[in-house]
This record gives sequence, C-alpha cells and structure tokens, in this order.
Amino acid sequence: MQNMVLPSTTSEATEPLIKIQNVSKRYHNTHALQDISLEIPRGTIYGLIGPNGAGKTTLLRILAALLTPTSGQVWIEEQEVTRAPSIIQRKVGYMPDFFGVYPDLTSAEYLEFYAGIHGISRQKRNGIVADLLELVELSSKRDAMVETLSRGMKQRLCLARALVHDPEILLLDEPASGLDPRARVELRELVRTLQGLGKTILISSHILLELAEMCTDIAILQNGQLVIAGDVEKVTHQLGGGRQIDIRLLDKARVTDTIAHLEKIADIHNITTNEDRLIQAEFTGDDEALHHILAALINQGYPIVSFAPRSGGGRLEEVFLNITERSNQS
Ligand SMILES: Nc1ncnc2c1ncn2[C@@H]1O[C@H](COP(=O)(O)OP(=O)(O)OP(=O)(O)O)[C@@H](O)[C@H]1O
Repeated sequence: MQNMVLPSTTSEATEPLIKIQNVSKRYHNTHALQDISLEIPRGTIYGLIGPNGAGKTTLLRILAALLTPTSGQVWIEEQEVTRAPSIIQRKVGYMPDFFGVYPDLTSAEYLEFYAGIHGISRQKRNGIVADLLELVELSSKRDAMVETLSRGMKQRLCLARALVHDPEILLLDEPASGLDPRARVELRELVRTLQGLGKTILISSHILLELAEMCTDIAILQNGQLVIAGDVEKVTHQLGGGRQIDIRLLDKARVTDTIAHLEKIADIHNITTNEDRLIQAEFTGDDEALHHILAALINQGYPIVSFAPRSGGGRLEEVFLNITERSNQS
C-alpha cells in the first residue's frame, strides 16, 4: 500500500521539530524499518501505532540516538541525530518499554541517581527531584523503595526519570502497557500536563484506543512501513473513520425536529438518540463543515446546550484495524 502522509494543521504554521527522512533499519535479515519519512510538529502529542514488531521501538531508539539507522537521516532542529548523539540526548528524554531491575533505592534516590548521570549538580538535585515527584504525583512515595511501588507508580517514576534533564522531547515507549483504566487516565492527564509545559511527546502503543484521546497526530506503522500519518482528525477523515458528535438539547420536545434537520446534512450519518436530550451522530466532514452545521443549528433556533465532536475515540480503533488489514492484503 502506498504511504499516505497527510499535512498536519499544527505543522502548517511552524517548521517541524523532528524530520525523519527515508529511514531504514535492518537487523541481519529483518527489515525493521523501511524508508520511513515523517515530520513531527513542535508541541504535538504524536502517537506511533502499530502491531507487535511493526518497528515502533526501533524508531524511538533511533530518535533517542541509541540506535543508528542503516540508511536515512533524522534531524532534530538543525542537528542530524547520528552526528551529534550527546546533544540529542540532552534534548530527548526516553522512557523504554521495560522497567528493568531496580536497585535497592527509594524513589527520590532513584531520581537523584539519574540526575547525577545527567551531570546535574548536587545543589540542584534535591529541588529537581522534589519537583519531579510532585509532577508525577509521587511526593508521598519519595522514601518508598522503588520495588514496592505499583506498576502505575513505577511507570510514572520512569517518566520522571526521562524528565530529569528537562528535555524538550519525550519519547515514551508503550507507557500505558499493563496499566489499569484509572492509571491510564492518570497517565493521559500527565502527558497533557507535559504538553502544556511545552514538550513535544511521541508515544507508542499497539492499542490505538490507548492513544486516541490523547494524541494530536498519529502515524500507523505496519511491518516496518509507514501506512499513514498526520493530524488525528485528518487521518480519521481520510480513512473514512468519521467522528462522533454529541449534541445535547435544552428541550426534550425538540429532539425529533432537530434529528429531522440533521438528517438532511450530507456529512452526518447514523443519528441516534439514547438519552432524553442527547443526540449522537457520525460526522465525516472537516472542522469548517462542522462550524457551519453548528452555526445553522443556532441560527435556526434549535435549543443546543452542548455540541461536542469527539476526536477519534472508538472509531479510530476500527480505522486502525481496517488500514492494517488493507495493508496486509496489498
Ligand atoms: N536487536 C534486534 N535484533 C534482531 N531483530 C530485532 C532486534 N530488535 C528488533 N528486531 C526486529 O525488528 C522488528 C521491529 O521490532 P520493534 O521492537 O522495533 O517493533 P515494535 O513495533 O516496537 O514491537 P513491540 O510492540 O512488540 O515492541 C521485529 O521484527 C523485531 O523482531
């Protein structure tokens, strides 16, 4: 299947922070990555999605300057990653997909150790460690042994470790794997907080739903090849996935005529109403079309209380399965 790289709305305004140009990686006879080109806009939460063995870890390790591509180049701003690994490692925080074995350390000692590795002076370490523990909501566990933390807590500690040198870019390899739903929500909130702090974040997962609600952009990898990439809305739209809109009305008596109005709009499909004043529908247009629909509803006096398009959501998983199936067949 031909690669589709869609322009990102965020990348239109600014130069991408990361440029991946024709990157391939071969391990003996395995083509882990094949001619991948991708641009990561600054400030995005970029989801790297693909089934096991798709090449996600390989790509993240190349971006972290921990692995050299067989061919192609990766640029982070004006630096080519293989030519300046130590500069890149200062800009990048990498959280691997495995925890490894923890030495006999408390949470605070663990972070202090990594702060030392990054050359942070002793005077600054205490303050940085306290700030990081607060950020990942582990202040109450500062003196707990790492081994005694829950999986979700270990995951957050690992994320704090990746942040110890205040990198601009965070590479998180399967950060949600093995977490229960509550820990996943906490992780999602933390990732959003980090985006708010100006970080550009790449997150991999083989489960699209884990990422759908938190990513601004996604790239789907399959057998080392890029299947599609771009802003979540555009990818979903391009693949015919559509979005769901939840429309809540003030007045139950107006549900029927609102539905009759929506039924006449070409981009709206599968309208349902399962609660008193809530109408749900699928929408396959772009944001401009959505704006016109909302403006018309308001202008014509429909009593709208809320009008909420949901990015991706459940539909994305379907899109992902469709696209990986299609590329398997090609
Ligand atoms: N060190 C290695 N030596 C040989 N083959 C490797 C090595 N590392 C990865 N591979 C192979 O490269 C391909 C891509 O692996 P990679 O770990 O990047 O995929 P992934 O998408 O992260 O998968 P997962 O979700 O299972 O972690 C796989 O076929 C894998 O077996």
